[in-house]
Amino acid sequence: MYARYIPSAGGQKSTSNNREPLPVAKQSPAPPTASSGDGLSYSRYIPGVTPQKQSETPTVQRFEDESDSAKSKRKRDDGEQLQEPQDKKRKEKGSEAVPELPESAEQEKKAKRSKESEPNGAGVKESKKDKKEKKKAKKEKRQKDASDEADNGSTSEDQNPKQTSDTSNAHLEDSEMVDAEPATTDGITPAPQEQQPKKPKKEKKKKSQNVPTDEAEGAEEEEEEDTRHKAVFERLGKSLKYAEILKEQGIDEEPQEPTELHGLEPLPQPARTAPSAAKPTYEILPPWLSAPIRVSVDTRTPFTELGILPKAARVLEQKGYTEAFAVQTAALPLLLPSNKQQQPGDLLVSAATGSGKTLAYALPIVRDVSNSVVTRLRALVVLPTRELVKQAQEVFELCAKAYEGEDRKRVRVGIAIGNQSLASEQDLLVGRETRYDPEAYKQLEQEASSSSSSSPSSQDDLDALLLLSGPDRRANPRLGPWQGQVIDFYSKVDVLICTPGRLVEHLDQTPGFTLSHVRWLVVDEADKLLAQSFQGWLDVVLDKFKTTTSHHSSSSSNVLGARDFPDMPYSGVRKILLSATLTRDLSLLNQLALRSAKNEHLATKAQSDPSSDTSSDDSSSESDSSSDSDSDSDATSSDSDSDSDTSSSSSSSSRSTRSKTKTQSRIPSKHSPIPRSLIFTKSNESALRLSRLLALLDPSLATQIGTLTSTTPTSVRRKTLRAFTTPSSPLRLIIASDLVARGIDIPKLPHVINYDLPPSVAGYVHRVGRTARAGRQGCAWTLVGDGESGWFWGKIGKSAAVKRAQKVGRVMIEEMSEERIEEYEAALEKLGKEALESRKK
Ligand SMILES: Nc1ncnc2c1ncn2[C@@H]1O[C@H](COP(=O)(O)OP(=O)(O)OP(=O)(O)O)[C@@H](O)[C@H]1O
Repeated sequence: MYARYIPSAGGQKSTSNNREPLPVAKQSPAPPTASSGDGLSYSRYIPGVTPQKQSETPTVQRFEDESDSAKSKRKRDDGEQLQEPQDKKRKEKGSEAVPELPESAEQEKKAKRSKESEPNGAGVKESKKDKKEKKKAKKEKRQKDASDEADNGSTSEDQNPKQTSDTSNAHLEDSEMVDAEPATTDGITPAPQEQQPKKPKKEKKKKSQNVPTDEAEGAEEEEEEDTRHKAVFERLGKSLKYAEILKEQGIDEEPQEPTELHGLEPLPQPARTAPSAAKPTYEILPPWLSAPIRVSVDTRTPFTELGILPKAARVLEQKGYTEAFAVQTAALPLLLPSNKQQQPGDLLVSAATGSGKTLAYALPIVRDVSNSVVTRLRALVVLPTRELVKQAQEVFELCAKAYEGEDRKRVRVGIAIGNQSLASEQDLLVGRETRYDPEAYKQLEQEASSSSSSSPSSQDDLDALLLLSGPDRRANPRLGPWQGQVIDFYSKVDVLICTPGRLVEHLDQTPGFTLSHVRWLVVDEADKLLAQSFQGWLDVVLDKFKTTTSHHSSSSSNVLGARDFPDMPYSGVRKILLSATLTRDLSLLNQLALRSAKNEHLATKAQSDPSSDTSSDDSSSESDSSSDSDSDSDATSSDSDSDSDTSSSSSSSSRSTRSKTKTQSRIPSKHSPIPRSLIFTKSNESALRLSRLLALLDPSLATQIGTLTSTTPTSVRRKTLRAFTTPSSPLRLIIASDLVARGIDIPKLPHVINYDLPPSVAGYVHRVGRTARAGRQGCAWTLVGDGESGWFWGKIGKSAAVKRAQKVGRVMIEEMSEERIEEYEAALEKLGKEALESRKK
């Protein structure tokens, strides 16, 4: 900061000594007026400027400044040394250097501040009054000192360079306290530096550099100095006199600058707001997702109490559904129009495997659709596999039967799973009637030509247009083969249950297939259906929901209110999402644009259900590699289990883990009845190999083993599942891939065995959920290899994410006898040979 110091003419104090770091105690915190001796220069004093420590980055703090100024005044009263007039110039230029007070001065400053910091700045006003009185006495003293000094003909610098530096330091300090404007308000302020020629300054510099100098020169200079000082003090005297005159005349010599008091005023503060009573929330999920409706799994309610017609309840009872399960108790009132208070909205159901979710949505949908007179496609149910579609179809048929009769129509339920040709399926879903209507034909022709000419979206379209001789039947399939012949399409089903891939095919290729009247969309096993694209089915479907007119149906059929619910204050498509492992991934759920969604979450209490309730995002990590259109492909394990059948089988005897029961710790002997069990492997290939290995180990098992993979023909799958649930059937074991891990309902299945670990926690929940369904008991067994133990116990065995009735137990299977091991090795060898032979073929 000293580098900034530019001494004015006659500034003897600006020597090289200025660069010396000076003891702070020697600094003069006096305001500029003190050093100049000019009473008028008090008007330049800014209380809001703080003398601070000599720092490289000086700062200004208003409140400290005020006390500093008081301190400065005190020092002046003590008889402060005179400052050179040219310092005034420097002050006017303004310096950034603000030396800090010593610690003792700081303490005084604090004391002063507390004294002065009275309301309305009263303390300041008082100090200013004192200041004026003190000033007078000080002026007299200064005059005396100044004349003494002038008489001596030497500067204080010459006597004590250090002190001079101190003074100049004080100038720097003061310069921060000085207003930017020059002190010329009254036109009397002396400006000696302007009158001083520059030459003496240079000479002075030269002198300071070349000491000692010639004595004659020194005498000359002293003379000049004296003359200059005399001039200065003459002016000073005049100024003082003038000040006294002003005072006598009652003129305030120090005009008040209101801004100078600004530093004492309380700083403007933002308006205070009343403390909010609302508690902060850290929930990032929407309330409907974070605060679900929870229902105890033990809940049972008579169907009639939930708004189900007595006749319908009777039909259900005949089927064994005497009371509504918990999920049905919760969902039915939300979906039926019985609760008028309840604003209808979309519904997310997260409930345990085998808890009866299918009936929970089938009943209200069928009840709603049965109100209609004309058959239209009003409900769309999407499921990931053909088996699940068939299963849901049975439940819908039961409900259709329950709601048939009186003034209700028999609800027609159709399926689309791709187990037959597309044409056959089209015939089952969409009917057509032909009529002769030249006018309608003409209109359709115009519509077709305008739509086709406006958007030949691809080269194919273009080619097709060129080839077509007549009207564009692709643009509007309602144009009949003969002139004037119009085709009317109609839906043959009220409810369509389908796999997503097949649904997209129908939307693309089936004339007259429209979603224009759909008012229910069910996405069962939603986590799976949302996590994977399945030919982009969701986008296609949601796009159709947006349109009010159908491409393939007559405009007359698209009457306004096609999606209105007859007895509900709701218009649009109500969406129901269900899973035992429903995703909470908003990015997935948001795809569905849910409205006023409610989340029903079934709390699982202690019961005999080992499966359960993992509403976890892990569900999406289920690494199904399904790629075929109707998702009937297997999930392949993401687990890096590289054990061959040999190693995993041989080691399984000592590393099996079971949950639930403490029975069956021994491998059943050859002749004891095998308990019905569903065995999961990690892939199609594994399932086939294990089936064969067991048959080789014990040829009598061959008739008792069935295999279910995505390579199994659909008809065989169905036969196998049916046989498995038929008591008279010899089938005792099904060895399956993850094809049947989800949703498959095998009544009273006592055992599920994970021969290979499931691909994910969600995968585990769905697999073991094939047992202990509908409130029954069941056992889940998992064979865990050495390298798999950590994952299993961490993610599944001891994880709270999987809710179960009992803790998972650990069972050590007895070592196999030598004889058994030999048999096993022989079987493996044979299996290897068979595999080689089949590869050669
Ligand atoms: N109210 C009821 N009374 C008796 N049994 C019922 C009732 N509701 C459903 N069930 C039976 O419970 C079993 C499981 O039903 P469902 O298949 O709908 O379960 P889920 O919740 O869909 O299971 P998952 O998640 O595994 O698909 C079925 O056998 C079904 O017939």
